[in-house]
Amino acid sequence: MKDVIVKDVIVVGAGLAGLVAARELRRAGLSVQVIEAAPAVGGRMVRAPLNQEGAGPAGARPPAWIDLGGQWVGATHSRFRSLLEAHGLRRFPSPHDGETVLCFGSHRCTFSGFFQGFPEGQPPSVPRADWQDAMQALERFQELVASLPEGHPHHHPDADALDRLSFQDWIEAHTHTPFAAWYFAYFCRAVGFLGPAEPDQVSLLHVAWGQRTAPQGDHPEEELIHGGAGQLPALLAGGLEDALVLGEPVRAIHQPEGPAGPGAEGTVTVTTDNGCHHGRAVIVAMPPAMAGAIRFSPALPADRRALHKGMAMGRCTKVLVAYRSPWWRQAGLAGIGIGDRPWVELCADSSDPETGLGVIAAFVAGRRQERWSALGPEPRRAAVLEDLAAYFGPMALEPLDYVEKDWPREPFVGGAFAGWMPPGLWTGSGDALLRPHGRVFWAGTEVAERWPGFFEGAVASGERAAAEVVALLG
Ligand SMILES: Cc1cc2nc3c(=O)[nH]c(=O)nc-3n(C[C@H](O)[C@H](O)[C@H](O)COP(=O)(O)OP(=O)(O)OC[C@H]3O[C@@H](n4cnc5c(N)ncnc54)[C@H](O)[C@@H]3O)c2cc1C
Ligand SMILES: [Mg+2]
Repeated sequence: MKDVIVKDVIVVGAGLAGLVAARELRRAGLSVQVIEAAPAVGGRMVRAPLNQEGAGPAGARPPAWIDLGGQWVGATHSRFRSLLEAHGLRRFPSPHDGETVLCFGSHRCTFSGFFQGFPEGQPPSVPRADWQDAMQALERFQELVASLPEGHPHHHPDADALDRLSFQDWIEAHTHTPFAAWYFAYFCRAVGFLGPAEPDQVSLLHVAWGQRTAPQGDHPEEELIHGGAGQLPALLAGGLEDALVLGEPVRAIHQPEGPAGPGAEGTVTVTTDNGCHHGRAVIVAMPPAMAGAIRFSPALPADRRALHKGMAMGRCTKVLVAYRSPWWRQAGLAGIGIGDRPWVELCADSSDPETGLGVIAAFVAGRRQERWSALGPEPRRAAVLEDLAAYFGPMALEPLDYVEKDWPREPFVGGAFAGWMPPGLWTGSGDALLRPHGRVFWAGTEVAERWPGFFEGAVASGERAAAEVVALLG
């Protein structure tokens, strides 16, 4: 057992939110101990080098990195952009010159536009009635989105009614064609912070609020980062040294009973398999689903427990497929594929121009992911490459490297991209997202009021929790 050292604040979880919280606390002059379960910092931000064997003469190319977790930066993600700039990380525009491919049933077309809920540019050449059906429903959806607040939505006058329904209920009531129904289901499975979730599993209130507070219209996928977003956590952790413990899952958090107001006595004990850490306050910076594995005493209130049990993590595997070059551009394609393919409903060109390589990021999500992850490695690879070939052509079948990151199997993250609310959870437990439990405060992208599920939300949540602790400890 370790000696008893009392820090001002214990931060549990060294993902983006926890690392930002630690930085803010240290800036405020408080001592910090960060405890991370995994062997490395970063959580959902992690990069890996591509295998470039066969890409040309060894040493002729710079190392090329791919992000196994989050990668895109949004036009309005100002906190996250400042963080990148402060650490000297350079951005570049997400490549999208050329036509998007849409596959729907046996129909394949290319078009100079894009849609992820909200269409931009030219529409695809699907039957006019199908597109009109989707666009009419989209108008109703946009009205619903506009009626919601940007902050947490559960006190809105319509919250109860909207939270009782699933997104599938809404889709069935507002669309008439299979294309329009898929248009919204794809949106639910593919878009940012929504989980991804299957439409019959997620609350209508959650989906609509998601678009209110993390709007696709703000272009959250506008830019990428040279060398990968996954570089940032190690840079943020620089200087923590002894104040960072890796590979130690926190099992329990115990605090004295009674009020936690300024001047109140007592330390909080945070227990791992290797011993105890003591602090005057604690920030738990992880998805609610992961906080559910920690034992709290005194016990958490029922609404917070329900959040830990009920806020599911998205079922999504990210697959990175690398090629010697972005060959699809020669065919006038943007490297963006959307469609009701068996496995990959969305994939996008993620090539860093400084490497010369072509990289497609593909996502297998929802029930597709459950079926696909049960296959062996070879059938999984073949299935994804076949879908990429359907979008872009047979050259997709011969990659230089193929990498999967099965986030639902990660024991301390539990899924990708983020947590989502089934019907009833917002209105039953929404207040518990941000309400401190005595001296325990909550961070992590899931609790953010703006850009939840994104890097930006994680940064904001870390800053917020740190400010709450500074106010408590003065
Ligand atoms: C595949 C994928 C793609 C994404 N794409 C994008 C994107 O393009 N743009 C974007 O903005 N966002 C994207 N995101 C979301 C973004 O990565 C997250 O919002 C953000 O990284 C979350 O940071 P966090 O600190 O809130 O949580 P996490 O990164 O999950 O950090 C929580 C940390 O807590 C640790 N932990 C868990 N349990 C314990 C315990 N008991 N004790 C100690 N430590 C524990 C975990 O190991 C982890 O390190 C993506 C995410 C994924 C997975
Ligand atoms: Mg964190």
